[in-house]
Amino acid sequence: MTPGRQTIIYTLTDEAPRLATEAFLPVVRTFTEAADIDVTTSDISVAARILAAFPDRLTEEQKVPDNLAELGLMTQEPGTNIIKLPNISASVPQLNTAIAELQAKGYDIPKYPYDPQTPEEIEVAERLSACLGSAVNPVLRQGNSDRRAPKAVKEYARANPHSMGKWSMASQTHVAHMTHGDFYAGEKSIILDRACDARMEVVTPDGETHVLKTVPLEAGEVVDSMFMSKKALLEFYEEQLNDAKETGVMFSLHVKATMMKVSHPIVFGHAVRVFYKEAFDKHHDLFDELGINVNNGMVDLYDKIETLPSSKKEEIIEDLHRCHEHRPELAMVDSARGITNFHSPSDIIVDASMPAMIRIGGKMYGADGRKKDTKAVIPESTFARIYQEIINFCKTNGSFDPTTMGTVPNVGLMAQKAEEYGSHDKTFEVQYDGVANIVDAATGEVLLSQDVEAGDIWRMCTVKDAPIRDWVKLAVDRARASEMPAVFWLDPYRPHENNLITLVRKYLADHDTEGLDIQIMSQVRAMRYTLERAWRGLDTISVTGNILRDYLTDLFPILELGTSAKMLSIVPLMAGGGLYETGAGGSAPKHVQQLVEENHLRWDSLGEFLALGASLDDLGRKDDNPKATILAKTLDTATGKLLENRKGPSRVTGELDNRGSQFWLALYWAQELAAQTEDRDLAAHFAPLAEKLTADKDTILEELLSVQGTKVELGGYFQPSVEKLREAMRPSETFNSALESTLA
Ligand SMILES: NC(=O)C1=CN([C@@H]2O[C@H](COP(=O)(O)OP(=O)(O)OC[C@H]3O[C@@H](n4cnc5c(N)ncnc54)[C@H](OP(=O)(O)O)[C@@H]3O)[C@@H](O)[C@H]2O)C=CC1
Ligand SMILES: O=C(O)CCC(=O)C(=O)O
Ligand SMILES: [Mg+2]
Repeated sequence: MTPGRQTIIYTLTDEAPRLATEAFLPVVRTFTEAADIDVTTSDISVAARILAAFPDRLTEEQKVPDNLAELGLMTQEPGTNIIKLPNISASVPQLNTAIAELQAKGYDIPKYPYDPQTPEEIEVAERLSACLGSAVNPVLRQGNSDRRAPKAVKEYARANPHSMGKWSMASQTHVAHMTHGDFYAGEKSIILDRACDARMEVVTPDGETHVLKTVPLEAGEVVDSMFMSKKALLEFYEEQLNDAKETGVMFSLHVKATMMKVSHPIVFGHAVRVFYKEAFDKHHDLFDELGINVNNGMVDLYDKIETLPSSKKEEIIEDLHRCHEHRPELAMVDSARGITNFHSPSDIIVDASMPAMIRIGGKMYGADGRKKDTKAVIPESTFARIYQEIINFCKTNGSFDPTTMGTVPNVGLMAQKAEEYGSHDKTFEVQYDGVANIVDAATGEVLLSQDVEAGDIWRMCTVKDAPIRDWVKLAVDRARASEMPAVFWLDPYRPHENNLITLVRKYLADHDTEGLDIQIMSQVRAMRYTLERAWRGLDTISVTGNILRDYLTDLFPILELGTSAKMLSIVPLMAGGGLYETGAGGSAPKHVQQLVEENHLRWDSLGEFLALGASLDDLGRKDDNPKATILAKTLDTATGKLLENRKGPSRVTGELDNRGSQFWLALYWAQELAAQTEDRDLAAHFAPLAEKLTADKDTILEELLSVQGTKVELGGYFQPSVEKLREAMRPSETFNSALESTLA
């Protein structure tokens, strides 16, 4: 960072976005330098986060700073401007694979211990837990969420519709969720009338009190207590497995074990153990001895039985196969590679997996590679019902038509670890039958109380008052700016949301809502209302809590645009800065596979282009940097041109890929800058680049294309070699030198 200059902090993450950024950063720097903007990077990849957790085990050269903690602090400063790419929210198997790669590279990092017992193991588990699941986003998202399809993107999708599968009235596909004993069923909620330290404790029938945690809470915080009954969950799975078998549909499970990193692996593991009940009963002791934990997926079992003599291993595999005989067919994640829905919880992330199923007409792939109807099991009913509502709609009306359907932007409550997504440090697998209390530690007053049994999952979720006010304001601002109706998806029958309804009504009164159409509806009604409007080509803002923010910002973009990668995704930080996310999806592991095998990267950086535009616009407005404003405007036009001329990456090897698409962006951007008349210095500065890229277009595209079709070696998956990355992602010398000569 140079004093007196503005700075964009660009995150370096994992998988496909990490690859794309390697190519894109030199482009970004070439342009931002002309507006005196520094671009610094911050490596928050899962590998970097693991290394940052163990400075005491690393040599001086190996040590890395705790970038995430630093960025977290910076979100509290008004001048902060961060571009955040999707990162891996690691499951245990992913974490251990990353650690194995680091170990092989000479880093003394321990594996995640199964069942930690010794103080040393407990400490290792604690440090590594901080790298597990969704560990980055909740730290950086110190603001609420504004996700939408920019006009040009929506228009492009209307003119160039993606494929949609057909829905049939006869489809057997449906959502199965619990109807009792889940988090929704027994939820309790209060708006706290004081600040206090709240103790979570379980009191057993013999009067013993087991304290689980004490947390500070603020006055005005909405505090919920809810639990999922293990007994009810196991019964539910058994019923659903039998029903799927009888009715001949596949069985698929959809959870969010990355975000809900304590509760959903448990929910996932129970499904696997019920499915393979006989095999797990027979080999119970051996599985325990081996430390098999299918909360991490069947991959954990298959890995660990590798150490057994082959006859024992074969016996186990046969017993597992035998279970399949009386169970329904399992949906596959990758039928070509034999990977089932139970392989790893990080393969079945509900926000991406359900929309993919809905988009292709309510089908998932079977083991034979054919598309079939499925029972989509989403145990927790709170939000599962919205998916059944859209399934009902599609069965009645047919598939949505991307050429005519309206758009559904989202304003999501997210700041300061709001609601369920901030609850993992207050989520417990209960060890005793008893009463689970949340108690004001100072007075002993029981604030919320639940009857629980051993094995139940109990959690406290909270949302602070300031984020709720900010969310309501953001909703009003977006409704005003977009002239769209805004619907708060809040269910009065759910205690938490009923409390939110009270607060939303109260805070709406602080704003001028004259002429705005703002309504509050339960989730199922809101879904129906929004779908009916979208069907007729009408737009509706969804204003939701944190989980629906996540679900809807994949669901609607995938139907409207074919992917959530094309979303503008802004987090106006409550302290005044801006966090610009790139799209609403993840880090697309399949894309890396294709690059490594065929040197073609189908990742679309459009989300990154949009994020950069918003980031530059912010720098222009907030700190009076007119050059940044011109960069933002011209980037916006260049992005529009890129869409218009269909220069996005193709999925097919041998055609334009991510690198080629970035070249087109650079060309259009330089041309726009050279052509604008607001700032003659900028025009003169970029004219030679525009000329050079225009003249050398064919050479550059040929250089970029000629490398495709062969294998690429990146020197690592989680921690690729920087040199190899650069070599792979910047194969056009002509393009590279054009950028360099502009910077010089
Ligand atoms: N913001 C964040 O940090 C997020 C991180 N994640 C993490 O990402 C990983 C993968 O998550 P998963 O749920 O599988 O979802 P992804 O969103 O990564 O992938 C689903 C599919 O969406 C398509 N896709 C996504 N982004 C792009 C893009 N930029 N260009 C083109 N296509 C795109 C791809 O389809 P196709 O294969 O057909 O090309 C991809 O396979 C996990 O580790 C998860 O934890 C997930 C969500 C958000
Ligand atoms: O942090 C994560 O793991 C996922 C985030 C996500 O899916 C989202 O915000 O849409
Ligand atoms: Mg999501």
